[in-house]
Amino acid sequence: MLLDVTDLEVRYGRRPALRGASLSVGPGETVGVIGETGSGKSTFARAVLGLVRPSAGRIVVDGTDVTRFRARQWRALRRTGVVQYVFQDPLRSLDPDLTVASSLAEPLRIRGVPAREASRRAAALLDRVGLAPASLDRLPGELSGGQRQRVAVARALIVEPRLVLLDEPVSALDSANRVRVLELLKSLRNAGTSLLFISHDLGSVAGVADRVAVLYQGRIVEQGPVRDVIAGPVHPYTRLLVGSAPTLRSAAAGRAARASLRALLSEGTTA
Ligand SMILES: Nc1ncnc2c1ncn2[C@@H]1O[C@H](COP(=O)(O)OP(=O)(O)OP(=O)(O)O)[C@@H](O)[C@H]1O
Repeated sequence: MLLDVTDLEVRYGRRPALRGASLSVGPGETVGVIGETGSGKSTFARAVLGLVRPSAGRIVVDGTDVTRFRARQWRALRRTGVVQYVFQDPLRSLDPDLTVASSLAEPLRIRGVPAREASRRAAALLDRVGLAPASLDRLPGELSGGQRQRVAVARALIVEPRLVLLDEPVSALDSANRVRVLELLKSLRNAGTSLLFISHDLGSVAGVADRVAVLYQGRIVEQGPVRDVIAGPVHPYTRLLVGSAPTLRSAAAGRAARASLRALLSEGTTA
């Protein structure tokens, strides 16, 4: 497992924000975490990144128990680049005074990669996230929100992490940019990168994730393959979520219908 979280509890003062949340992400898997505002999604992400300390439970990242890690150990783990993150607001992950080229090359330069090699890898990655080479010389402020978010994703990927944690990566984007970034996440998943995709929007997660976990009042109340959760939600909150997005059911049904049609068609061509 790349990430194995068991019975995680986090308190702010006396108030629990997470009350025993368990979730794992396997190699090459994309797991969505959905929940309403205040359900503990960001707290979950912060705990996995070592930014808040759990009061109980266990967090194992790529085989290492990090639950009681001290700041120095977290810094060492972050330097390995095994887990990278992308936040809702790409301006938080990008230095406004650095061009895209410098922003992408910086994590490699810090790890001792020579300048020419770092630039070459930055340019190659830009292509992978669907941005034109001309973007390399731009500052974040000269890009659209969607372009900026794709740069933030590229920056997270440049150190070849095993797990990328995305906290509401499309919530701040308009619908066209949202679709583009979701397509990018799908292509990462298809290329075998493990993703933990946190969102309040089941619709965004449904198209990308293999599995989905529903966080409600600090507990994961339901999890399973996306298709199963949408087709047969068990917890009342999940039912509410699915019920308020009727297009999801019909999209799932449409996909199933298309899949059986494709199966029939391929049988026809091989017969
Ligand atoms: N630094 C903090 N100090 C005190 N309470 C906090 C702090 N951060 C979050 N909380 C509380 O913990 C609970 C969970 O917050 P969290 O930000 O994890 O939820 P969320 O699901 O990410 O919400 P949103 O979708 O609005 O970002 C909320 O009740 C919130 O008010």
